[in-house]
Amino acid sequence: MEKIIVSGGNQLRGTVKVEGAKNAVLPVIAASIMASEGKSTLNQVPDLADVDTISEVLRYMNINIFKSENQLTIDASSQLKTETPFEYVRKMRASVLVLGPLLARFGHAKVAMPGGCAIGSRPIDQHLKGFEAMGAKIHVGNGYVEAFVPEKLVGARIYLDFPSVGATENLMMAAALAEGTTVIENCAREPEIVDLANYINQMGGKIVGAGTETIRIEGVPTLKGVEHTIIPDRIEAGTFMVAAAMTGGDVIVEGAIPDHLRSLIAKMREMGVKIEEYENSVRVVGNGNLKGVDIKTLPYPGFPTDLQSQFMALAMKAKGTSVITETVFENRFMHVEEFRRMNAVAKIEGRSAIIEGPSELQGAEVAATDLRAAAALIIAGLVAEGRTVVTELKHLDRGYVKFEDKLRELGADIERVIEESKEVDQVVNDSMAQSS
Ligand SMILES: CC(=O)N[C@H]1[C@@H](OP(=O)(O)OP(=O)(O)OC[C@H]2O[C@@H](n3ccc(=O)[nH]c3=O)[C@H](O)[C@@H]2O)O[C@H](CO)[C@@H](O)[C@@H]1O
Ligand SMILES: C=C(OP(=O)(O)O)C(=O)O
Repeated sequence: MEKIIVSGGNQLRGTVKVEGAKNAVLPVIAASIMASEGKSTLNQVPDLADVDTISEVLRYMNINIFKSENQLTIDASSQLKTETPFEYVRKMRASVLVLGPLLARFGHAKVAMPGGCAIGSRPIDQHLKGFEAMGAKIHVGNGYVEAFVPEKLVGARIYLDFPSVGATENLMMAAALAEGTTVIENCAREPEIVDLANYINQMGGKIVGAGTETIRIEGVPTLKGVEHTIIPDRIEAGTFMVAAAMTGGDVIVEGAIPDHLRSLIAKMREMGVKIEEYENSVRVVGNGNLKGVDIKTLPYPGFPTDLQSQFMALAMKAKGTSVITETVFENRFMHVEEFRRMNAVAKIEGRSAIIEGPSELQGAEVAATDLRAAAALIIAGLVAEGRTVVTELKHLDRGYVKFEDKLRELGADIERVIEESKEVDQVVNDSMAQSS
């Protein structure tokens, strides 16, 4: 078992560089399935477990995919298998993003149904409703969803009940190779949607309106492989911004696009954090005198649910009450219990977590419950007294590249240990005893 051990007390200082966005690269890799001629070359691909998982999905389908440093080369030009087994979907729900591309190109797709996870039940009804509107027949059974279309998908007008990121992406991909025009209304407006539309347009697609509530797609007969650079990860950037502010440090986050981080920047400023904006970076200067604020997670450009737990860690160091309301996922407060183990004063009331600060956080042994909770617990450890030991790192590694190394370079006292011997356990236990 691997653990991250962090000793609190050091301020973060220096420069940290963010990677390409996980939530942009996954749909872009899925869209590459639609390139029936030529190779796709993707740059700024983060070295993440999720990228390995989706690469395995593509390999299973007979796609040639080659990774070198931060570049992926994908050749999907041959006849492909149109199935994705449960083992891949179980590891990563974004595997369902292959449905749209496969259905559009081959008229068939069979993918294991994603189950719920620690943050909610996560159904895909909006994806399926859109495919049906485009003429697909859907069969759900034996743990799989299977979609067929006798000839080609046909363009349709689709209204999403909720601006789902995954449904917008899956339907935009399916529509790119459908016959005629598709209009998706009430769609998601995240920067990752825009990145995907730009990629598909470079491949020969005809998409307008990405980044607004209505996307219009003219189907084209074929798409080809092209070169594309993935946008920077706004969630990773936001995580370092919060970490810098928590420790009262001074950090430049290189690659952060301020326009992608408006809601976070506004809320951090409201708390009293000084933020300087540049074209492709931000500088965060902490302040020992933070004040509590309220946030409500919403689809973009609202406050991102993927920064909710990290922001909660920051709220724990702010003076006064912060009310953090989660509206995107039904159950994304599992970290509250772990924060309480670190002496946070926090309670859940319905869809809100109420934080009373500032808390004197104490190091404890805590378990990551999801990817962002992992990061949040680690950054809480940066300001806790004594040592915090964070387990369940498989969540962290899905979405952060060398998180602990980047924090260490900024001055944190942090290390990852692999529990192979009793000795490591002893060191952890001794230090836990010292800090309690
Ligand atoms: C790989 C990726 O990009 N993941 C992101 C994506 O996830 P994902 O694409 O799964 O998120 P969605 O926007 O689809 O889901 C948001 C909400 O809508 C519900 N819903 C969604 C689809 C559907 O058919 N029916 C339905 O009820 C979900 O259960 C959830 O409560 O957007 C989320 C919301 O910003 C982020 O937290 C995830 O990091
Ligand atoms: C919830 C997340 O990802 P996924 O949709 O891949 O589970 C996330 O990135 O925080």
